[in-house]
Amino acid sequence: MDTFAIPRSVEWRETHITILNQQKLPLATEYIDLHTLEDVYDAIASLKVRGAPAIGITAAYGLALAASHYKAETVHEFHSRLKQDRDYLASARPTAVNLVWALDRLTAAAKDAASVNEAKTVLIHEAIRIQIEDEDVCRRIGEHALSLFRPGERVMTICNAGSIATARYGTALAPFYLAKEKGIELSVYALETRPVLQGARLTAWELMQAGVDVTLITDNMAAQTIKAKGIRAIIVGADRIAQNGDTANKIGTFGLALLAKSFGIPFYVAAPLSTIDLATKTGADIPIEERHPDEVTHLAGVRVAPEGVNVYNPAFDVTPNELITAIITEKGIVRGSYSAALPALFAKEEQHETI
Ligand SMILES: CSC[C@@H](O)[C@@H](O)C(=O)COP(=O)(O)O
Repeated sequence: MDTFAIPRSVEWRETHITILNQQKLPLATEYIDLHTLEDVYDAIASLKVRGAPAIGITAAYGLALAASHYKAETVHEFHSRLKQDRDYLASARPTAVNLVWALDRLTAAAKDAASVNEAKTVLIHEAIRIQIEDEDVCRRIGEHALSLFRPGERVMTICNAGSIATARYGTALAPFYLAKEKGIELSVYALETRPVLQGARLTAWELMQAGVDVTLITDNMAAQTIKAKGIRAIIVGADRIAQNGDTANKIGTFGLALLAKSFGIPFYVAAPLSTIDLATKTGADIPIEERHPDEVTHLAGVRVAPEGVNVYNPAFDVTPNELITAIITEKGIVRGSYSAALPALFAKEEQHETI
């Protein structure tokens, strides 16, 4: 089956970057060309491209593209300009660690370049490598995650941790694409994910494109749906996983983890190693992005709340590690004891057994 009727979220075009405009989905499949660092910053900050791995890939291409135009005469001059641009792009969104992970991977790759031209080439190659690797990583996450589900099960998810949030396949949605490829029936219950509706607009759309059975609910229907529809598990993506396993993901994830505990069903986080930030020790250290009040007071551009109302609009929440049944990575499935097990993953070859 060709699962990937689903368009790619990001494409490198040598002179520019083309992204799928995720703000416009599902009503329009629109592509935008990004030519400058400011274009890339704006695309990330305004959620035209979103999802932790896709943000990282776009930023990497953005930095490589900007650097390709530097007129620097010395490698030293090149690197000081690169650092400025790296810092600018890194500030586009604070929570998803894949953004700084990708930018830092690029700057590290170019560090020892002997000439300005060599540094420019290295940056482009490294950005391409990040995208290629992410596709493979997501597929491996999907294989591991699929081993946790039985045919016919109903699984709940929030936000969009799907193909368009990554290079391909997604993280939390990857097992559903692989199940489809293997002829295994799984049903997905997708929360709409207020305020900006990544679940309704993106997850429902991309799963339907691939022929995966998906049912859309509003966020406040989760408990009733788990009970009435016999949901067997919840699986979500991540924007940053601290060393102790505390996980930042789309606002509403923490509530789902509490529901999972209350109903006695597993709560899984699916994410690549690039989302695990060992420098962040616990969830308390994860910066939580707060976005514009208009996202809450308006729905699809239409005001739904009184002018002047106070608004709190955190884009993410942190699920404490004790509520997470397992973290599914490309190197295998980790259950509990995250403080020791997550650092160990970085040293390990890919494994197929649960640790
Ligand atoms: C594979 S994407 C993982 C996460 O980035 C995803 O679950 C999420 O929370 C995205 O938030 P968004 O604000 O849409 O970028």
